Amino acid sequence: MQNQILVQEPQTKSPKTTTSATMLVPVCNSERCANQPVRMSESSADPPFKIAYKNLLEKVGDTVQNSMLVVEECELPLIDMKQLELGEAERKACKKLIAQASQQWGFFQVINHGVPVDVVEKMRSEQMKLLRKPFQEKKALKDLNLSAGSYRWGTPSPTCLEQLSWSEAFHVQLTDILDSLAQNSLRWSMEQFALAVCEVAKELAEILAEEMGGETGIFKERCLPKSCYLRLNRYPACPTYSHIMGLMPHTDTSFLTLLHQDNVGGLQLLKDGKWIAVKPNPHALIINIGDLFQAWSNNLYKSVEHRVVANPVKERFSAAYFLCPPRDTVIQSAQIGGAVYRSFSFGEYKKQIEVDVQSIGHKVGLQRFLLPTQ
Ligand SMILES: O=C(O)CCC(=O)C(=O)O
Ligand SMILES: [Fe+2]
Repeated sequence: MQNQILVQEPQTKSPKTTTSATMLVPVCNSERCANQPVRMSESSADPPFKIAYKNLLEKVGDTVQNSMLVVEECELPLIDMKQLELGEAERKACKKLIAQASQQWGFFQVINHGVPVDVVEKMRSEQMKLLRKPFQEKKALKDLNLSAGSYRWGTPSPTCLEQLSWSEAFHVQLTDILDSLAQNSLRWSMEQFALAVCEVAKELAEILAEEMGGETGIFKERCLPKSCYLRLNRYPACPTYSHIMGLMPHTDTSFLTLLHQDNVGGLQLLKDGKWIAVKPNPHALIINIGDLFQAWSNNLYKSVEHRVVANPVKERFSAAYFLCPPRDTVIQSAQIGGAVYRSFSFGEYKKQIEVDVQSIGHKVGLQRFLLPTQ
């Protein structure tokens, strides 16, 4: 098969751009006093969602979108990675299951993945400490030495309820922590988590490449932790409005995403046109196919839309690891049956998303790279 990741795109020096999702907070709030700057509690951890979304929330009231009404709960296909260490027959069967789930669901969960429990727990406790800091401190990235734009909250310009995101995150480029000499327990635990999860990610990506008959070895070689991202999500409880999105529907800009969530629940994915709620399993890692794998596999593996629904009483935490190549890596679709997408570099893909988010308010994604049909 002729699919490959080419790497000879010329280096163009572009200014370091960031897609900060930080919103301008309106300075007046009619519930208080018109034209007065809003004074948020200095110590509140929650971003000012109510203020930022005020107009939209007032306009739609507490209407419920149909898509939020009945959502069935399911268990994702479960893969026991121990099978990969047993005999040839077990290994083969396990690889088949991984490929099947990636084609039919775009999602699966793995147990016995080899990421030590204490590494997960330490990272989670540091994540909770970080994200429960006062909003103003998080916004100022105080003492964190992370790139501008790493702290994100909400949706920049939502036009409908479905586009609201009642959540905040540190979206960390791993070069930021792996290159840093400054060490503290937050960085140390993020690093340990990222390095352990990266191994699982690369192993799964290689299996998927092998199962589609593609070139193998490239993920191990090219998707090093430094080109990957770690996103620490916090979803504050949302008691005031029912049926609010914690994270708006999206697909991931990665080859693969590995997610560890707590046991609150709220993650949903689109399957056969219906939203399905994922039953949480804190011992498992959730894996989903990202846009780059969908393009590289020429639509064999599915980058599926997913979202998170806010919980009215409980806050929720999750950590997502995005397996990504360096920006100059060119993704060329497998040729079988004719390539569906034109070749593009990862940098070009990210840039297009930034442009779309700024100009039309949301990511368009792979559709922008479709080749004309004959
Ligand atoms: O928190 C979750 O369950 C999903 C997070 C997610 O989809 C993301 O960070 O891209
Ligand atoms: Fe996602």
